Amino acid sequence: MELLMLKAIIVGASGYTGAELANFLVRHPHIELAGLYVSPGSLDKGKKLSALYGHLLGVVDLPLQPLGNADIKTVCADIDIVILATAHEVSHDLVPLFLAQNTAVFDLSGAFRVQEAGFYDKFYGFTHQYPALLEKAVYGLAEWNFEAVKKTDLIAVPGCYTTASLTALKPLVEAGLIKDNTKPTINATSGASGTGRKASLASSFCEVSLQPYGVFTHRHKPEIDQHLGMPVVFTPHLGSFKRGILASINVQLKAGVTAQQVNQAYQNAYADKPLVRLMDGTYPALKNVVGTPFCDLGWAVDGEDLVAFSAIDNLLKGASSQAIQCINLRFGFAITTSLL
Ligand SMILES: NC(=O)C1=CN([C@@H]2O[C@H](COP(=O)(O)OP(=O)(O)OC[C@H]3O[C@@H](n4cnc5c(N)ncnc54)[C@H](OP(=O)(O)O)[C@@H]3O)[C@@H](O)[C@H]2O)C=CC1
Ligand SMILES: CC(=O)N[C@@H](CCC(=O)OP(=O)(O)O)C(=O)O
Repeated sequence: MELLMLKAIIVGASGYTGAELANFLVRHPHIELAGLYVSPGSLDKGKKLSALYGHLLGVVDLPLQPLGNADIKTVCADIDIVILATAHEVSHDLVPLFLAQNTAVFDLSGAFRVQEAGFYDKFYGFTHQYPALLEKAVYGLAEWNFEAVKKTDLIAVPGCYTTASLTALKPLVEAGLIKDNTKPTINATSGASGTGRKASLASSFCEVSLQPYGVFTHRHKPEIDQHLGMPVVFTPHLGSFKRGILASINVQLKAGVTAQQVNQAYQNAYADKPLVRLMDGTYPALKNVVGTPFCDLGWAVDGEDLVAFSAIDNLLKGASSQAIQCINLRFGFAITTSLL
């Protein structure tokens, strides 16, 4: 039987999430990786991706091509899928151009994730110019929004902290187990790859330590609130390791809720979801998820107190492998295709 082959391109392919996407797509049995793009002025244009990422030598040797806005029609000539692994402002401008070429767009940035008046002005520093597209965009939290993902051409792939947090909290909200008028408290630590590939003082080897940042102001707090349907307290931390996010989350349960009900809520949500692993009497560790597309969840209950732990690879389940899950859903492939 002839396989259905779709053609995909990656914009922002030289970045950390872009390179991971390329590595997944070359293994995908139904998708041809048809092009890798960077900015018109990129210092890496013309180089092979494998010249930047040695582990991709002989795996992805395609060149990084400069993408100007004027090139988009030509670039999209026979392309089905565009993945944007670009900064928020860049994605904001590119999404409408690619959608106009009838491609399905999977955007890893935050540019189309949150529908709330004034949100982009306050948290991203720009005024959103495409409210109609923002309204049409589907939030690609793959284990939850799978039906909507199947029906749209604009998927806003969730943020990394948000994926870790929502995956742990949504089953509890869904089952109505969280005490009224309380806020789950999320403390999450990310590896330095969360800041992207570009050099910056804050993420340089001698500067990175273990420190909170964005206290009460991080843009993922309103993203979590909106997609959870209740407010949280969220404190991100930057850690001195390369990859992974561990979120430790405190929740107050309604009076009388039992540990068994909590276990059941997690089972109901994820028993048939192969990329969320429920830990049995033990707790997640970054070493078990880094380099994998899994989210590992563990939890413990003590009276009305619940502590939940969620671990992901920020570049994979927190970005590129979740984008591949969304592509698989959108085009009817098995959810783990090219991921496991
Ligand atoms: N890192 C992470 O853990 C996560 C990242 N994300 C989001 O994913 C997106 C990508 O992140 P990440 O991979 O870390 O970023 P990087 O900074 O590592 O990569 C950004 C890429 O975009 C390219 N680029 C910049 N400007 C343009 C342009 N105008 N046109 C085309 N390409 C351009 C860069 O190449 P060049 O500058 O050479 O052109 C580079 O390839 C961001 O929106 C980020 O917020 C989401 C979840 C997790
Ligand atoms: C460690 C670190 O700096 N992490 C980034 C989040 C990663 C990211 O870029 O994700 P989004 O696209 O979801 O914003 C930050 O705190 O802004």
